Amino acid sequence: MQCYVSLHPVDSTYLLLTVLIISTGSEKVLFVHHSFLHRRYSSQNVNKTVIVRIPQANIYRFGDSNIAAPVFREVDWTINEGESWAVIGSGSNQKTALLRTLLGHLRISPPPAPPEGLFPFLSDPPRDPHTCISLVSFAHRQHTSGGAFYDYTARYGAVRDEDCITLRQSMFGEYDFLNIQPKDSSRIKTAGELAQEKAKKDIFDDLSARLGLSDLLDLPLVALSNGQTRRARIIKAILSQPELLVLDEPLTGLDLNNRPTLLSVLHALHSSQQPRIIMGLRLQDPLPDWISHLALVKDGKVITGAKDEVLAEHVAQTLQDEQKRASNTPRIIPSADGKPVVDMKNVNVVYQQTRKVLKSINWTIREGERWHLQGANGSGKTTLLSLLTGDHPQSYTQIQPASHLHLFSRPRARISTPHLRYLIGVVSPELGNAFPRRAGVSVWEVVGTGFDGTFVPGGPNGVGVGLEGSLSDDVRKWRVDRVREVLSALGPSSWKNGVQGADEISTLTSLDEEFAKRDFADLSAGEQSVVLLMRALVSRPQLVLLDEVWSGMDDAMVRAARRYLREGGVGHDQAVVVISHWEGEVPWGIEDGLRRFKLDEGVGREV
Ligand SMILES: Nc1ncnc2c1ncn2[C@@H]1O[C@H](COP(=O)(O)OP(=O)(O)OP(=O)(O)O)[C@@H](O)[C@H]1O
Repeated sequence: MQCYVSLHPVDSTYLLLTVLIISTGSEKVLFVHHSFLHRRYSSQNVNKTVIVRIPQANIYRFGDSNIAAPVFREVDWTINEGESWAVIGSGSNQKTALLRTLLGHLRISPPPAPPEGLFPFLSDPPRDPHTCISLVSFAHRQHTSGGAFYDYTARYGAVRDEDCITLRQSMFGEYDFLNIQPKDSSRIKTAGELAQEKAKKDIFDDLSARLGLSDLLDLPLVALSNGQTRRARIIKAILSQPELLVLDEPLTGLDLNNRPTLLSVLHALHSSQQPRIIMGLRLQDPLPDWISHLALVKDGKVITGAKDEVLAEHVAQTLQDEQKRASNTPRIIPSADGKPVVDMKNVNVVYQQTRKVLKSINWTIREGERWHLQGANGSGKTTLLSLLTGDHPQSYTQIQPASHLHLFSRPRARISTPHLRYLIGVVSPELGNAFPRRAGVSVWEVVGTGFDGTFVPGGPNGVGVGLEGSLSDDVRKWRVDRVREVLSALGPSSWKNGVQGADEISTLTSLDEEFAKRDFADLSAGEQSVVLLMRALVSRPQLVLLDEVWSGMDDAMVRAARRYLREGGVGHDQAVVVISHWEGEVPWGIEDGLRRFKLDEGVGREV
């Protein structure tokens, strides 16, 4: 018996052909079977099948009774087959909460009535939502894997055995799909299993080519950049073949070129219901043309309807409110002759002797300057940042005199890593994910770790012990005052009651006092991001690196933080580098003296 299986893309679905040849003596019998890899709905079904139904219900956190304040009030939301929905909101936390309701993470009261339940389309034949609905979230993570700090800089050095798993291996857990061999070689796979694997592999090849990952399949997973990892996570979710895929902020961290490609892939998948897709987007994200309906999350309410209606009636008003509240603030006049904080000459980073990730970078950053570091996913921004922080082993190996990396006017090798952590304030997705969330560590203590750039609180008053291991009374008092200043400028009273500027810093309000005592681990993702920003700024470091700084923050937090940064939160003697794919996210503009450094496949220049 011989079996041949092949897969053909047809429109945006896949046709699976199975050919079975059975030889009986001199005769050969041929069986041909074709099927679509996923079920396709006939056009008659469109608009009749209900995908999601929440009828007039309140939504609560688990553990809260019905007399508690609901997270959302009187939600009436129906998604029909054929519609394309995005959930948008000014507060990232509320948008994420609504999406997580679809995964059963919040309680709907009264619950949608059986047998249809929350997902009527899964009721006939009955299917388990746990296996049919997937969520991939790119919104900021609130939890790490444990209470300890993990070393996110491992990717820059020699890759350890346990980190060696490649992108290709990570996609196909149990089996090696290249050779189509089961790990348990004593078991022979059935023709059906082989056909399914082949089909998955073809989808994988197709999607990784379309999303620009084909050349990276054999790289260790830890070597992938943020944007590359995000695209890989989406492919992995698609390979698990959910019926409904919920993507929270899929555009976050993607560069301008990758955004339309990803959106068109998602559109094709959604049109073929393989899987259906619901996206969570930030208010400032561009809405794809193919989105037909919106759920706008605003002040505990969910406003649903056709895209144009929701846009015309509600979003325009929300954006106008935002603009009204935006402040006109003084401009930075950078000093042209500030001392160099960073000086790079012909700096290179090369992996495996041939993979050149940074090529002859020349860049000088001076006191008082504001820079926007730009570049597509994988162009080398995070790698460049890791040279500035001294985390990259190749920060030591720039060969003099042809090349050098000077930090704070000294060769990098002549300045210790703890000293660099003391001199540089950093916010980055890597640091945000890795920062320990230990029970019992307060907001105050986390902010206090910023003085010495450590990850574990220490010292009297929780403000560290300095490089020498002890602090004079004056320095400790200055540190305590600084923690109070940043708490006052960026604490909850600045986002809840209106924004305070750096010059209004005085005593802490009771709201900020309470906030300072809270466990960092118990804060929302947005609150944690604000606290990590306070940590980066508290010591008034000479160099501030802000990589995806607004991640997870809601609009009020972003407004408070932007204003603080512009109005004295960083001074004329401090240099700032902002990394963002969105020009509008940089707190300063060209008119403020902002300069731009752009990386293009490892080559850098001022633009
Ligand atoms: N250890 C490594 N071995 C081989 N290649 C690596 C290694 N570490 C990083 N790279 C590659 O270096 C390139 C630059 O990665 P980097 O994280 O600096 O990009 P990025 O500009 O920050 O991207 P993003 O916008 O997606 O965050 C990527 O193509 C990545 O795959």
